[in-house]
Amino acid sequence: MAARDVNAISRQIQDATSGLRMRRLRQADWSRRLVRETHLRCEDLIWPVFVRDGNGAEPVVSMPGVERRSIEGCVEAAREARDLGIPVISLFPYTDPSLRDETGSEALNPNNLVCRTARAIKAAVPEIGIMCDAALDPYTSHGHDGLMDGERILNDATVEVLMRQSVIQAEAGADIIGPSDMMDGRVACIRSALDDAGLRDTMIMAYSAKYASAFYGPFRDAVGSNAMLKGDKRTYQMDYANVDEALREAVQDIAEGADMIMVKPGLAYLDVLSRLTQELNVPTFAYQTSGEYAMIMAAAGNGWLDGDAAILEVLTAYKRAGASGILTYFSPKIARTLRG
Ligand SMILES: NCC(=O)CCC(=O)O
Ligand SMILES: [Mg+2]
Repeated sequence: MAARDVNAISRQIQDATSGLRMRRLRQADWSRRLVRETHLRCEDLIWPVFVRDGNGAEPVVSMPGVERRSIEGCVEAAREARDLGIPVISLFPYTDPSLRDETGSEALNPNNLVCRTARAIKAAVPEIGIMCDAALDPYTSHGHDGLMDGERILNDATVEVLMRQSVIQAEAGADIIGPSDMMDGRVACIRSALDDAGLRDTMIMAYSAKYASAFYGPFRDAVGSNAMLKGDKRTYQMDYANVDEALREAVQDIAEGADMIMVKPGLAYLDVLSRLTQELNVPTFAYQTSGEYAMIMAAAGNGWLDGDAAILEVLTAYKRAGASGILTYFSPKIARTLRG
């Protein structure tokens, strides 16, 4: 193209945009950094860790790079998290099938695996926050989050068990209880149970908008409930077609005393996250689930995408959508990246 033509076109573009050229700020790394709107920080991360009874670590096959750790291995993870500036680690137990039953009674054993792990971390790494789920799925022989009567998940009877489970876990050292069960009314009941036990400072991060999702598969392998799960969780977890309902769930949990709320899964639900954070003024977290982790790792493992770049992009998108923080299995890896 002749130089004269280029100049003419350039003037036309200039006129059309009143002189504002959007690419001007993108021309250098320093200017892109200067105007960047969203920042992912180590402080945004919650690291979910799987614990097993016994010595040594076992790989979780469907989550390359993730292991079920021994209690000592979890203490190590807590030290690593502290050193990397990750504020919280959340604990998920693999329960031996011999300890599982219809009512998930092992959840109420004050010396169960998750309680022993919380105590060990509290003693060795008191600077770090510990989060434990309130739900029965790691403990039931049917893999559901609550008590069952035939095919039905019982709401109120389950809530009673969750109240006791929450107190037991808080007494063992959990700073945050994460009700992940989606029973109605559980936040209010857990709050009052904690208060009655003198545990007024224990926080609640409610899994408020937890959807019945295909993206939990590898997690169920990790905690050993996949093979046993009978049916699906659609009578208590949300329908992925709904977003107004997520708002009603969240409003209810906040009114019941949730200190923080959560959306789960994350990537396919960024609109839900965005809606909740725009309409409600509470710390709102998102869970990058095991299936999301596995997708990135599988593609990266095959050389089909740049894993490190994809992780950073996706987690920044969670923040852009409004997340206060993210529960992610990538926590230690991304924290190391962020620290250079
Ligand atoms: N309550 C915790 C989970 O269900 C986690 C699911 C996942 O990471 O897929
Ligand atoms: Mg609810």
